[in-house]
Amino acid sequence: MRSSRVDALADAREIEQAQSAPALIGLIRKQLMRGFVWLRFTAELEQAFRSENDRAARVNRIALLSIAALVLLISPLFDTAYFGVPESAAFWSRLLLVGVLVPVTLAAVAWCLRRGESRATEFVITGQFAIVTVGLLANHMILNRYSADFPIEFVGVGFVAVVALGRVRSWVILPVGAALSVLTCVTVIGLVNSSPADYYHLAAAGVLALFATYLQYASEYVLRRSWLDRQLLQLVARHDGLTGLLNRHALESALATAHAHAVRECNDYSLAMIDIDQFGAYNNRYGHPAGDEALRRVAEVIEVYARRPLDVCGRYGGEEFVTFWIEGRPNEAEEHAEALRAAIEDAALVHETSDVAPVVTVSIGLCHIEQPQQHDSLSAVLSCADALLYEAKAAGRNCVKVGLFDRGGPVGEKMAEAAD
Ligand SMILES: Nc1nc2c(ncn2[C@@H]2O[C@H](COP(=O)(O)OP(=O)(O)OP(=O)(O)O)[C@@H](O)[C@H]2O)c(=O)[nH]1
Repeated sequence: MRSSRVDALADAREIEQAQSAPALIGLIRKQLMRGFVWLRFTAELEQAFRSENDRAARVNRIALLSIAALVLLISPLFDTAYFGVPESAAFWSRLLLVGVLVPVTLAAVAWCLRRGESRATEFVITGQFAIVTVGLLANHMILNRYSADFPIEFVGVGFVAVVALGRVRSWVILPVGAALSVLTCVTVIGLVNSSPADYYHLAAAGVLALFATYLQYASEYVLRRSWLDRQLLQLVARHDGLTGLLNRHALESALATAHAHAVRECNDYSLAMIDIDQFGAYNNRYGHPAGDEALRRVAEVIEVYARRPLDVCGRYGGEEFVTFWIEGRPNEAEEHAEALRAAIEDAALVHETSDVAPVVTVSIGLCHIEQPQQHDSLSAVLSCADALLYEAKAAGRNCVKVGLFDRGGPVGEKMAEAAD
């Protein structure tokens, strides 16, 4: 079973992949500024939040419903033992509790076990809550005919449990909770032989219900706020502020994970080092702000070419980028790198002072490794791609140089020795 931390990281990566980091950062910032008084985010964030948090909610719900079923099952014993309810009344009470409310609660447990989190699950929980509340009120009426101080707080405690532990989102629970509170008052005041003590118990139940509703609202708000803060922090810490690609630190760890995965699965992969040609001259001609914009545009194209699930790309530093591609078929990465180089040229960012072309171009060093082994280090593959990038620069720039990772070569040999 995956740990919740691994799940959370996988979710974070899924969100990152679904949208570019700058777009997501903007979305989260906007949400933080707008607030979320109705406990709802915009659709994309809401979906991501739920997929991460509903696992915990599901466990809570199942625990809560199981406890509720147990309490309903054993409560008739106390009814007769402590409230002196005669057998004839106890029969109807038991029939209601054990014959109706326990099966309804167990059915809700079964639903939560079999079905994942969804709106339907929230409605099922709310429905179960409503049925049990009405059932408990009916039970209260039956027993109060024989015992004047049978406590109504039981209903209030049930409310606390469902709202606070069941994590039913407030918009569903509020109308149902309000209706059930009114019903409780009507039942106690209108139908039961009311006494001052009944009003006291009713007030206690009402305070519990209010307390529970506020607790649910506050805890849900804090949970959502801290989730937004955490997502924002992760995104900002992992991404380059200018291009939105993974920054050097995050890139290195993503590459290490991708390399380890490729070694484990015996997947061939290719690593490309991409460098913008004569970018110093670009800055000198058009200024640094224009240089920044060019970097952003190049990064956008690189990202488009690294969208498959196991692809990785990031800003290595300055005007250098790295991409990692798992090889699906022979020469695929070479074609991919060539297409990427052509796409950047086709973006037609004018570069009048370049000796290579009248537009911004890139040189690419692509190192391909077949069946990576434990002793093949990632840094050796990176050095191989770097050496090929220098070859591409020496060959006149705006081209792709491809090489096979050579385990016997100077870099590969040294690394293999170090690993031994
Ligand atoms: N605008 C801008 N420029 C950057 C950034 N990071 C690095 N650079 C510039 O990138 C340029 C890199 O120059 P060089 O390493 O000499 O390489 P080059 O001019 O691209 O030449 P070749 O790589 O040999 O084709 C420098 O002028 C840096 O100032 C950045 O974030 N923004």
